[in-house]
Amino acid sequence: MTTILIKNANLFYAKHLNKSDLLIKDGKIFKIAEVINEQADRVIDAKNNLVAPGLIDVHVHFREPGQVHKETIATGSRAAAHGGFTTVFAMPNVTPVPDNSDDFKNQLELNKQSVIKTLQYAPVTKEETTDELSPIEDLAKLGAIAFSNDGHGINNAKTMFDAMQRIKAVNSHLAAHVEDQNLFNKGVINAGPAAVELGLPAIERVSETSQLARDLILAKETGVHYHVCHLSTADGVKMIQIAKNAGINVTCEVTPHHLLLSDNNIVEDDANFKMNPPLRSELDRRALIDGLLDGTIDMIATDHAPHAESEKNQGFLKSAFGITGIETSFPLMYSRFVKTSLMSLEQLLELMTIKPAQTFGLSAGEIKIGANADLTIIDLNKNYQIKKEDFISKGVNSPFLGQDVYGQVQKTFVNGREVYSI
Ligand SMILES: NC(=O)N[C@@H](CC(=O)O)C(=O)O
Ligand SMILES: [Zn+2]
Ligand SMILES: [Zn+2]
Repeated sequence: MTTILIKNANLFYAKHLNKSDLLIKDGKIFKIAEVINEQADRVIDAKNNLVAPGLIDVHVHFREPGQVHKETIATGSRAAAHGGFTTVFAMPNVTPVPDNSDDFKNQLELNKQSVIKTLQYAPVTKEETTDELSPIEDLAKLGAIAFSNDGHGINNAKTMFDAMQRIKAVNSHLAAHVEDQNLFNKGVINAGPAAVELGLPAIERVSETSQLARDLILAKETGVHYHVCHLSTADGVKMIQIAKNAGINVTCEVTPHHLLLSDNNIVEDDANFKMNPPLRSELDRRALIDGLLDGTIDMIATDHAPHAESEKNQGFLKSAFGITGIETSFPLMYSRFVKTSLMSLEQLLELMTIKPAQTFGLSAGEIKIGANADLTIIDLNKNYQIKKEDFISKGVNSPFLGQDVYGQVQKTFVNGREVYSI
């Protein structure tokens, strides 16, 4: 029996912060009390730092197999632990796309290299780009956490309608990268003043909103749990609010970058600001913040999309879409939302633990007796600068480089096993 005693925690427990000690036995939370004086194999003084449930990110790209020069399951998961995360959902836009039982089983085998809990999305359609549905029933049985063609919209309404019915029948979830390929029009930046100024092909908001409107109607008809990836538009927020009020089974996520940046921040041709969906207008950004605060938006997800530096230093036209994000999500959200009193720390933690767990039916996201000891210790007072050299991820391209933040992860545990320590 291994026991770990964590003393002097500012513990997020039962949705409240309390000064507590915490005893872990055999990888599970065994006891929570104001003072615990039992013998333990290891005693950790949390020094009044935050002890939170391990954070959950339902949207990451780990690039293995196929593009391991960008990231591997090992580097991505270690980066996640550095960010305070203990559970992530990996997108299936790898090579090969795990769109059949053999490749999916192989993906699950590879995911065992993860130092945290890496759960796997299965693609909705073959190759993520065709209109032939994946063997949804087989992939669900093998353990797909949900289905997504992330990176690609599903353009054909009939394909989406059929997919929703089959995903509903196996009681799974459909996470949609909402993008009408025709309206996307090979753009690289939001349609707005920055696009005009830099003379770049633009992505219209309607590429997101028109497909979202269609999908909400299809979700209503099929009853499937429809989850919207990386919501980026004000109209999107409004539609989701209406859909929720109408009883449609819809949830959605927003990224830290869409909450904190708009195309106003793009002052030069710097692909650290290039991702899909693109940074939208200030008006969109404000609507996303309102949607997050009023509960229309259910959770924070990073869309951690690492690329090699050589794939990101070629300007907006030629660089890849996507930015690194899993190591900066908590400190950015804490610094810009909690320290500025836009929301409470409890609210932020809920958005990064309890809400994603509930939405996807995970038994995780809470520190309670008998739960797996997935947790992270964070020094909220530690002030530092976001620097390339501090990333564990192979992806170091971030629009937040040089920014000053609070909140440094000290240690992360998965099933009571230390997976990150400063
Ligand atoms: N977000 C991005 O800009 N890129 C993602 C794909 C995606 O999330 O749509 C990627 O895989 O690189
Ligand atoms: Zn996407
Ligand atoms: Zn993505």
